Amino acid sequence: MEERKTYFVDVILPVPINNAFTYRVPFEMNGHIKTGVRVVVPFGRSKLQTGIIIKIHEIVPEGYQSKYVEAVLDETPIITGKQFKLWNWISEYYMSPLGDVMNAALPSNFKLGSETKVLLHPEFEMNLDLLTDKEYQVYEALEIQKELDLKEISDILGIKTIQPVIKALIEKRVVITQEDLKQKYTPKTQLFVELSEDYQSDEQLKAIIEVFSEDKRKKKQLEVLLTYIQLGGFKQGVSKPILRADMIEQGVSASSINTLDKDDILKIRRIEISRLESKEDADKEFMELSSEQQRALNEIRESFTSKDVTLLHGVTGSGKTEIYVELIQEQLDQGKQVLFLLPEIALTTQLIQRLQRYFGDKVGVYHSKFNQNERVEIWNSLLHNDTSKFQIVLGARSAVFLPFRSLGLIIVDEEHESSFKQYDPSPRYNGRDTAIVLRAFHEAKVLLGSATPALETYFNAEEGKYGLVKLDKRFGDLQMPEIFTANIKKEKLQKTMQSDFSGFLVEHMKTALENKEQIILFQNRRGYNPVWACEVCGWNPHCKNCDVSLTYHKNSNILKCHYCSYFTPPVGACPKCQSNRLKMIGFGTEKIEDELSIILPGVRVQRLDLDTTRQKNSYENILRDFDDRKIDILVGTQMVTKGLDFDNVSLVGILDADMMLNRPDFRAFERSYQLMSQVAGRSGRKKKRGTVIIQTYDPDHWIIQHVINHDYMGLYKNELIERKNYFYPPFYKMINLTLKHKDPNKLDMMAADLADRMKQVFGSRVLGPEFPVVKRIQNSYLKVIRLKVERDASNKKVKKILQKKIDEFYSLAHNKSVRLVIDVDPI
Ligand SMILES: Nc1ncnc2c1ncn2[C@@H]1O[C@H](COP(=O)(O)OP(=O)(O)OP(=O)(O)O)[C@@H](O)[C@H]1O
Ligand SMILES: [Zn+2]
Repeated sequence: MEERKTYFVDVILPVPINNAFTYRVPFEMNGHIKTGVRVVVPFGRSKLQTGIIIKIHEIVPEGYQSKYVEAVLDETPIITGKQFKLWNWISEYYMSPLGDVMNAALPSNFKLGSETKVLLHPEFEMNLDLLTDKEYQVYEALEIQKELDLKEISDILGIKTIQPVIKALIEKRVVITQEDLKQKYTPKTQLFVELSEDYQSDEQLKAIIEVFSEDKRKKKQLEVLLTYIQLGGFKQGVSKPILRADMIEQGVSASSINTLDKDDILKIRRIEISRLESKEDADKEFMELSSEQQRALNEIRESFTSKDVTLLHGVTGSGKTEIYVELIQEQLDQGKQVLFLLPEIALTTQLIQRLQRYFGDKVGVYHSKFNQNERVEIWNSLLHNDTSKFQIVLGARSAVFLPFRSLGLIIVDEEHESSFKQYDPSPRYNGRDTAIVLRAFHEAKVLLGSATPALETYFNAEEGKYGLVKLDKRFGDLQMPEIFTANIKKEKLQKTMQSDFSGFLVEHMKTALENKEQIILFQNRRGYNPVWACEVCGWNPHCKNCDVSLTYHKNSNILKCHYCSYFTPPVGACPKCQSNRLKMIGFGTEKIEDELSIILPGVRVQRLDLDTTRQKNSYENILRDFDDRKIDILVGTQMVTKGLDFDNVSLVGILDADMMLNRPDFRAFERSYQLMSQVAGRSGRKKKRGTVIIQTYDPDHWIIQHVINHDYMGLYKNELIERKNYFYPPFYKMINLTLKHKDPNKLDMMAADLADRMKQVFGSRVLGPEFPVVKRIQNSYLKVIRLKVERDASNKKVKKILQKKIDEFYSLAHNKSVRLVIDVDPI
């Protein structure tokens, strides 16, 4: 940048506003500004904010005096052009402010805000000799002042680019940000010593030892090196990190280790203990593919020559993972990166282990809930194109935000899972769909994998938009599990029920336990909305306009449809069997656990749900115990349905199929099919054919019949007709607008106003406003307006018009107090 020119920069700030903000660049900063670097700028009343420069220009803003950039935080950009393109797409497509997208995208350590305060690290143990002058200055100031914000540090140092200094101080563990200090989980790390790269060969090591041996002043350093080798730090040409504490125990001094670190002979590094443990044996050979797997692999390769996205529809236990492994290896051989997306990382420990066994250190795990350090490490190594590490990133949806340089393949496993969608906070993006957009920026390929594909995905495959490859058989020619129903209605009449368990299921459980086999019981807890149903025949009231069941609203004592606002008072007697035993149904995993201990005394039961897995690693521990057969019966929510692979499970029980089927949601049938098939798929994966028992009032329900027959295509074809008839995806795209306000009367008026404006342009495509299932959250009332647009309509146009209507609505002063949540492609 030219010295005396006046530049302006457009900056995105972490605030929910759609536009970037323009700031003036002081002359002395001209040399430092670049797109993609962070800057500190004034925002609002005497407040500072950190944002990212997205544009540099010389256009003087009109109508207001622009403020000056206060400080530049980075020397080099922290995001790439491709990332920024993705941010823009998400912002536009999901109608979400760019600032929100930025917030979701950056690992929290990057979000050094203006309010960020830096403190001395409580475990500070570094030798001060290792600090540069600038770093030392900050350290000194903190000794006196306890905490500093970014502006203060900038003032102390008399420079504007303070980020490198702070970054180095954080890495050296001299300082810590207040946020990090507050964060409950700090990974357990320790200082390790390792040979620096230049000395990682026999010759170089020998040479330096010779040099040291001849120089008396180097006696101590020589001692350190020999101790390091003695402790196994260098074997057969491979260097290994050795605990610094172990070396000191052997009698070498910390300061001589520091000297070698300074001379770049040894390096002191902080390493997370758990990571070292898990990544040891990365030399396992791939399994030999069966001929079916080989055929599928060939077909996927073939498909990728003409299609960018391919669906691998492979039944549960068909061995999809081994096919992924082959495809990943192909990418590594070409020096390309692979992104492996999973619905929920915490739930997929088994897969992490499988991939790390094959690919070791090349696999990085990226997830917002744990491993903050590894997150930043992965980000940086991708950003700086360091191909020696993390060529494979295993992540939940937020991994789409990483700075990939040469992505070759994205695998989206269990692509049908609703947890790929983020609901709160904005951006409400779907990780699978975003991955497909990301693909285009890299000219990569996407493989979607599932035993029960989302209807939308299968539709795309059928239409030829995606390639389609099938695996119809389980690996090892095992048969698909045999599925039975237990008729609760009948058993209740015959009085063979034992509280929530059918006699049929209890018998099978006993047999399995006698055979020393294990059992998984599944109870869907998401159906906490009370469903009114007949205890005798299982009848439940349905909407007369829509194909959904009505939900009971206790407060107003009505039964209501959540799609068309139809409602009716609860009936006194069941219209089907005339009984008057109508009640709300629902039972949870906890109750089941208690009951099991009475029905099957002595049995070892473990619950796997949100309550039992709150603690870090508890999920892993439970699964390990189950694998080690320390648990006989695993009772769980959706968590037990996903991707688990145990070889001794012979029986799966689905305790309440009706609750899933009766959810007031147009996806209820699709989801029920997916959940039941997935959990059924956990049975009999290795040795012999498994058994599944579905407890239900309605064994003839067509969804249950399709599950029994493993008939995905039947489900797909039938459900597609319903979707078409009732204007749902994949034929229509949906956008939900939820308005929130403390005052229900005002909310009514405002919601009606916005809906009317929308109806002016979209006509009958606008439904509502109506109350959602939960109509008051945190003292705010909610109302929903739904927009359904034909699938071939232009996304951009629709959103532009919608945004215009929203802007019009908000331009009126009396509407400003209402909050609006926009959910594009709701799930
Ligand atoms: N080529 C192979 N050689 C030996 N074992 C295999 C092979 N392929 C798969 N398996 C084994 O078969 C079992 C099922 O494979 P995998 O877990 O990959 O199935 P999947 O298709 O991912 O199923 P799901 O959709 O249910 O998760 C695993 O225990 C796996 O180790
Ligand atoms: Zn209805």
